[in-house]
Amino acid sequence: MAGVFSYESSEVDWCEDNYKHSENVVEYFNTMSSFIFFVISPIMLYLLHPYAKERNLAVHLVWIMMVFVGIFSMYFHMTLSFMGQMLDELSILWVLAIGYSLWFPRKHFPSFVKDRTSFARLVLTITIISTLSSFVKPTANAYALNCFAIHILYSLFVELKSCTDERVLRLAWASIGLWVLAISCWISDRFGCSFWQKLDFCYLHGIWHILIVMATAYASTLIAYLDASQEIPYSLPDLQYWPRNNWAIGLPYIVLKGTNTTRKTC
Ligand SMILES: CCCCCCCC/C=C\CCCCCCCC(=O)N[C@@H](CO)[C@H](O)/C=C/CCCCCCCCCCCCC
Ligand SMILES: [Ca+2]
Ligand SMILES: [Zn+2]
Repeated sequence: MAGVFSYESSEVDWCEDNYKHSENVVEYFNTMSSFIFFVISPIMLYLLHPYAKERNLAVHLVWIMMVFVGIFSMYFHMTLSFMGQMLDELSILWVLAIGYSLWFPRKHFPSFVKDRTSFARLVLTITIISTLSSFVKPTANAYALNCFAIHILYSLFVELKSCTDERVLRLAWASIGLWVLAISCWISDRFGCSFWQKLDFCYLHGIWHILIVMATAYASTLIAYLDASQEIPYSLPDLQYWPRNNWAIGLPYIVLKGTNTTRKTC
């Protein structure tokens, strides 16, 4: 049992050289880059609070769980232990489960599901089964998790096919662009390590951490905005960027322009 906590007990080892900067931290840059989770999560919790208050406070679970993903990611890269790998991957699975339960469009629910509560129960059941199955072939977990991004991309494509709103489309393209950059780094670190070692640049997995957190901030805000437009249209949701709306780079969030003024009564 103690073996699962041992350093390097995971079968996964990223391109970064082990113990290069510290004898206690296996992958130093990969560990430190996970700090981005602790920077972005509190900001997103703060920015999404008005939307969460109006829609459902459970929305906050997404970014609260992202803090745990950050903790487990740090622990995993610090030790490369089997326990670290499983905690890292299972926390991502549970963030996805929360996201699907909250935001998967009602109109695409399977016909036997009558409301969002039943849908959330179905997601919970599938997630518990997936959690148990993840121990069968742990090296396959990361690939399975990455497939969810493909499904999210497909769902966004279906939702935005007929959208002409410039701000929404801009956010969609930014989310997709960030994800493409992120997954290119992840794949390149996984499969192109000998090439990157020749260039003495083995930091792509750390860069992936930064890009995937940004992609999650962008894509989850877009999905939450589409959800708000359908579920709480009376609150007149709109998109803005923090810290300045007119800056090219910023964190997207939802403002509710109609709360308390135009709320429907029936
Ligand atoms: C209608 C559905 C709405 C769901 C929205 C919720 C989206 C957020 C989901 C997940 C958060 C991703 C957190 C990534 C943490 C990375 C930690 C890490 O690096 N782990 C690696 C090991 O250190 C491991 O190998 C990585 C495994 C793969 C993770 C795949 C995550 C899927 C990301 C989905 C992002 C959405 C982007 C959408 C693009 C338009
Ligand atoms: Ca390594
Ligand atoms: Zn990682």
